[in-house]
Amino acid sequence: MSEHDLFDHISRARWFGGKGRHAELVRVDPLPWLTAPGEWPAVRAEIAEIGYPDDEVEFYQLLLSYRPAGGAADPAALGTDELPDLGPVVRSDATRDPEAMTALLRAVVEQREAASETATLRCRTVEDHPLTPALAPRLFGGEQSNTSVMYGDVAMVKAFRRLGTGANLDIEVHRALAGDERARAARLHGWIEAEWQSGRRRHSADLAMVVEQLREAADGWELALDACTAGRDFSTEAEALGLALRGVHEALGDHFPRGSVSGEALARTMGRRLQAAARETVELLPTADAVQALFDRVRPLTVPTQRVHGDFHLGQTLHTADGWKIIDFEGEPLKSLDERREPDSPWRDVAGILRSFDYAAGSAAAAAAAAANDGQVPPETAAATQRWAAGCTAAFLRGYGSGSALAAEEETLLQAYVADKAVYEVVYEVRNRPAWVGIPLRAIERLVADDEAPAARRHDDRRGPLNGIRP
Ligand SMILES: Nc1ncnc2c1ncn2[C@@H]1O[C@H](COP(=O)(O)OP(=O)(O)O)[C@@H](O)[C@H]1O
Ligand SMILES: O=P(O)(O)O[C@H]1O[C@H](CO)[C@@H](O[C@H]2O[C@H](CO)[C@@H](O)[C@H](O)[C@H]2O)[C@H](O)[C@H]1O
Repeated sequence: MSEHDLFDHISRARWFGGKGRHAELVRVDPLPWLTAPGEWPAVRAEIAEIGYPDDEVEFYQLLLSYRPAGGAADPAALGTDELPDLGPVVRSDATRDPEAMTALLRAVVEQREAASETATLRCRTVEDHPLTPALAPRLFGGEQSNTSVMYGDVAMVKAFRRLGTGANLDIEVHRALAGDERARAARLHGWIEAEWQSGRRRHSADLAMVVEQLREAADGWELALDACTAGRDFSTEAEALGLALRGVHEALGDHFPRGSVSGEALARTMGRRLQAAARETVELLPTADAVQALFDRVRPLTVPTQRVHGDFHLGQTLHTADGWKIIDFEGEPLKSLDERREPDSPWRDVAGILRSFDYAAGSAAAAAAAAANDGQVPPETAAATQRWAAGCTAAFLRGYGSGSALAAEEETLLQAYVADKAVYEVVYEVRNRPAWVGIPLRAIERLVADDEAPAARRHDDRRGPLNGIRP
């Protein structure tokens, strides 16, 4: 398989973060085998280093399986190769190769450790895990930033694609929250970590985690979208979700350092993100000054910070037999890994889910437009979906503990985070799903219009603000 073909495979993948930028494949470093010598398929991770013109580099994990060349045709095959230790082989995407994924789970269960001249690999489990190599693997097919494989109805392996150095955020959070009744997160069963030499530099990263497979898990986004499309009230679910996020925030606040950020610094950071986004997406230019005005309003505040989810939306929620569960604590895929680890305000997560209710409304309206003769959203549908999102917002905030109205500082901060999230979404959609970009763009227009309307908001200044914001 040529480097060109390999780069093509990487750059088309949903998990590739360099879309829209000029990128090149710098090198590929194979890690030690997860399988024993002589075992077929032979399975290992290989780390692709991707370089950008500004000297930035990113590392992506490829999980590959190899079989002797000349065997039966394999639908997951990516190409052929000649490897020093295996000879002529067919190379496949291991995540689409059940035998390879069984081998990976076996390596975890056996806590395999392996080393080559340039790399080491360690598989780890927690005590009392329920894993066995007999669990049948099944590739999880949804749109994802990483790649997940389900094992029976017991476990899920998530193979991280874009690797950061050091501990992976999702593993770090699942480990910290283990057994905390307030968070009720999925249990961590095991993980795979590696170190490797890339040129003259040494790197370390977590490659995969194995977590409890949540039973009867229904995707929060699909549930909400179905409800909105059918005109069904979702406020009971939204309120329960608010309560679930409150529990996760309380647990995260106690397990990770707390701090604070000045409103000045926050407004600057949001402003920089807006400028970068507007350089990439001209549609943001007409509203950029008004959005900046929303950010500027947080300048007088002091904002308490802590570890947060960082990319909280309905797709990060599962409704299970045991109520709402929150998953995927890796933060926004478009941010650098250092940025994602930074403490932030819990209001970022609240803003994320409010945007998500708006996305469900926008998506339901778009489906109605597609079905209409004139291709326009019927006015009554537009009004009904917006009312649905407003109902979800009020119920979520109630469940989160904000009462019936926000204090003025909360409202200011929340609006800034909502706008910041919508700006992020515009860039995300332009790069990944251009047909969706209208949803965040329309939301920005509405935010700006609401902000310019006099006395648009109602505040409750009788109580102290939640999450401790100080003017
Ligand atoms: N513990 C779990 N149990 C069952 N399904 C899960 C679990 N965690 C995630 N999923 C499913 O896998 C999907 C992707 O998981 P997620 O952690 O969001 O991955 P990614 O980082 O690739 O976005 C989720 O939308 C959900 O449907
Ligand atoms: O789940 P990821 O961490 O990969 O998050 C990224 O992709 C999301 C889309 O799958 C994107 O979410 C946006 O679209 C959702 C509907 O598909 C909507 O519910 C979210 O509110 C909206 O932000 C997310 O922003 C991105 O980081």
